[in-house]
Amino acid sequence: MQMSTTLLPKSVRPAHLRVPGRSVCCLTAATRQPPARGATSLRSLPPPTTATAPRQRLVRRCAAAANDSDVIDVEGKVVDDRVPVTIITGFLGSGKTTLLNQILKGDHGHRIAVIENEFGAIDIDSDLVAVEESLDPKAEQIMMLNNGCLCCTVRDDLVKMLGTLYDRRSQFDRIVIETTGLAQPAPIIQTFFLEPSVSDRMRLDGVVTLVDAKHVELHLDEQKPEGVVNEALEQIAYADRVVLNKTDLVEPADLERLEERIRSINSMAEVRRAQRAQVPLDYVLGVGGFELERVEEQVMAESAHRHEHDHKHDHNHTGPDCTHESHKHESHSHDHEHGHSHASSSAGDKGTEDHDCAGAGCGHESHSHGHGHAHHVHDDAVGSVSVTIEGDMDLDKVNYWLGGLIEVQSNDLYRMKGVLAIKDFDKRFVFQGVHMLFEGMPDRPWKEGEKRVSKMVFIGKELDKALIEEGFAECVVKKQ
Ligand SMILES: Nc1nc2c(ncn2[C@@H]2O[C@H](COP(=O)(O)OP(=O)(O)OP(=O)(O)O)[C@@H](O)[C@H]2O)c(=O)[nH]1
Repeated sequence: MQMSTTLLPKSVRPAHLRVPGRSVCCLTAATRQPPARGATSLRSLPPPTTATAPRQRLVRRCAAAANDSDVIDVEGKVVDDRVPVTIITGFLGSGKTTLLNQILKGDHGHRIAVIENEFGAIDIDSDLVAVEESLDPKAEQIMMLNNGCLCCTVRDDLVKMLGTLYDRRSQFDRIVIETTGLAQPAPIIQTFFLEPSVSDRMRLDGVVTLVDAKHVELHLDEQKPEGVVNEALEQIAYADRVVLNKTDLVEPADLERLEERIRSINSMAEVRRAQRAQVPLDYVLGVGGFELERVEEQVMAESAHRHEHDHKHDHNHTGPDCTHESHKHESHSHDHEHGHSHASSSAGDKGTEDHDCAGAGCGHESHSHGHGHAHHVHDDAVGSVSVTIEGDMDLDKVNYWLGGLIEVQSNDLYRMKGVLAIKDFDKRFVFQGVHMLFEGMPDRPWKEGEKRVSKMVFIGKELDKALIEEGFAECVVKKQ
């Protein structure tokens, strides 16, 4: 069955799709309304059966990833020959440059161009010239410096730099961008989807976030004024891969706790411990973090991380001296049910630990004991919510619900990925999104006897897990 009546925009002509069957939906800034927190709720939207407006809006705002010059391989498949780009982010002093140096010194044969983003009033063009002059023509790497902070100065700077770099395409085969420690990843990421001059020629391969094991908690715990972003939190939330660096400076127990906290913020990212940012090259390059083709493995990996976590926590806290340090998760009063897990969801592993703090002396500070009673040790408003449900989904309802969710919570919805079982479709549908950017396509066929299960993972700020669960459940086709 064709997907043209579904999440795919009708306006996308197949000949223009970069990958057959793929669509890119872009809810542009011009049409974007800032979410009215609290006032706007998905519940308050008209019921899906009576309103198709959100879906239509989704479709109308879709932009094709059109490129007439797509390369076709011998089997007739479209080859993605765009330059892969890796973003290295992480708080000040976390080890970004150390990682970059590792990459550049590595004996891997990749020719890597680097965009290093530093503060300071350096003129881009003259700096480029200076760099060019210093380049050995046979050198494998090109170093460019930018002025200003990528996330604060307009994206135009980055677009311009990428364009200039692209003119020397023959000199390199991938790009690495090192952001400043205070950069927010979102505008940089979005540049690769929103700017046609960039998205036609370059693809975002992955976001690698360096975490300073010694100091990260200080940064994560820092209370920011209303509306001010906690960069350390966001950098973890957007990551495809996390390098938990400087492990030599902390105790093993600290690392356990840190890993759990990182996973509670971002349950989809892989986390690897390191000293001096020493990680295998393929951990940071060739990640495919934004490839629809890899959504399934990433979504399933999320489950594996969660099960691993649940397994670790499958024990009791009954002793009077229980002071289990490693459970210091932020808890939302609405979703933290202690002592049982919800069968179909997790919220950054917050509130799903299957254990019991029955002892009077249990020093477990961060769990709420019963409804509405929460001990806030961390205030990681940023976290992950995953929902899994068996049975077929009603496509119209999914369109309506997801469209509404993206529209209402786009600012707070950082990344999302999912695999869906759509009624009457023999193929799975995979999608991924960043804020209001949304892209999806039919994936492989469901196998004979395979359970038709849909799963979505959302990473964002103050996500309402109960509301997401409820909306997702309402999309399931009701048995007659
Ligand atoms: N002890 C220890 N020091 C490290 C490790 N990794 C990096 N460093 C040191 O930490 C300092 C900061 O590392 P950088 O790589 O410059 O960090 P950065 O994130 O690029 O820093 P900014 O550019 O200031 O944001 C340097 O002195 C590094 O040598 C590590 O695993 N352990």
